[in-house]
Amino acid sequence: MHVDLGNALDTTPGLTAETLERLDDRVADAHDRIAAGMADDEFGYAALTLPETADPDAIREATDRFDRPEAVLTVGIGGSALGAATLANALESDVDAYFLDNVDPDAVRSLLDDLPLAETVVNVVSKSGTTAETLANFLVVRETMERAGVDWTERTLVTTGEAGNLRALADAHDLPALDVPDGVPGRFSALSTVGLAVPALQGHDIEAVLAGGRDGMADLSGSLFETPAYAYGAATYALAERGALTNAVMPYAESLETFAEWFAQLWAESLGKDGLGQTPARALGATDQHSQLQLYRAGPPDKLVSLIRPTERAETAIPETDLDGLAYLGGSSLGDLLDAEFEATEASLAAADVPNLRVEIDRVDERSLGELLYGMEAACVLYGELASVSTFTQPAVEWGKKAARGLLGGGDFPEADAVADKRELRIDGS
Ligand SMILES: O=P(O)(O)OC[C@H]1O[C@](O)(CO)[C@@H](O)[C@@H]1O
Repeated sequence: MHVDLGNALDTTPGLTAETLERLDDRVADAHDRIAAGMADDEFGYAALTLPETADPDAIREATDRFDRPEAVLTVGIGGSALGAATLANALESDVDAYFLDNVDPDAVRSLLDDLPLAETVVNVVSKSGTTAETLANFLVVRETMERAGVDWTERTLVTTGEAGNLRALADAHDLPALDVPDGVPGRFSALSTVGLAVPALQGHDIEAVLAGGRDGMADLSGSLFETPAYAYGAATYALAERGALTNAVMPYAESLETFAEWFAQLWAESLGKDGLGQTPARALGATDQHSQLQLYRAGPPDKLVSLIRPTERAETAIPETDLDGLAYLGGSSLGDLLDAEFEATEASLAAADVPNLRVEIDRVDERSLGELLYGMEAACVLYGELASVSTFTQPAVEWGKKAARGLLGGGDFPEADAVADKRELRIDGS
């Protein structure tokens, strides 16, 4: 992973070389804290040792029982789905990967109607084992398989914590079960059983993913000038301190679109604390040059743009053409066009004084993806240290869970009562 901070210098908001030099002293202290937490396997910091502590053999032992399925259906939500989805949607495989990470009845029914259930592995993932969406979806999937005459106990892999509903289910039915790593919040678990079972089932090189994570781990140092992940974390923090409260993450590769969704949870759930944080906006290059770029360039000076790309791409030539004004495209390639648009967007933001950071990976393969995931996790941890927030908890998400549970009769929660007190000012359509 390579990071270029050049287009965040003297922008609005912006950094200076002096800012970064001063910040580097705080980065050194933050790194010492991070390194100590890693060494002591402390809650949260343990995530940054996963490239060394994850056990690919245990993952393969569980997944090899399912002989080359046609499809893998992951039932999970948030960090229990997004890491695996990032890898599955970035890498090509003849084993299709699907994700049920919402409880939209139309979407669930439509997917289940299309799946070859007898040739599908159901990968149900929940660290807590109590997440309503995941357990509700699993119950629907299980009933659908039963009605189709498919023995769900032969098609189900469980990844969960030491106790809870899914652990009990796995024990009761002798299901293959993987352990969610201790001390790792879900959004930091991509480089573990949680994120690697799907790519293993798809035939991808999960050892290479972990090797990429080790590449990122080896880069950790006491200076942002020697560690790309820390450069990104420190620059995004310092820009937020100066008013860049939105971070528009804009990968110039369709294969990295889900990565932006994974990043959004990592960034928002880790850093949105005590009135602080930086809103991750998901964008895609070049598509959003014809959409959100107008706001990024000419809207309020309250954001930065993270431009992400692989430096090696597959090539698709653009045929010669005599179309009026488009002859210049002929003989070029789609990759050349996409890279030209990346660099043009980067320059257009700089010309408008909008801070933008360049993040590059060598190519979209297992090792580079492992390094990118690890790098952004380390960047997030560093940002949290600099901002002095509780990076590894997510208390604010619990209120809504209790309200929804109370509305469904799952307990007596004052949060559910508050729903009834909703203020109304309706304007009804015809
Ligand atoms: O793996 P679990 O326990 O089902 O949690 C799923 C997701 O829900 C959250 O706990 C938030 O509610 C996320 O942090 C987590 O990734």
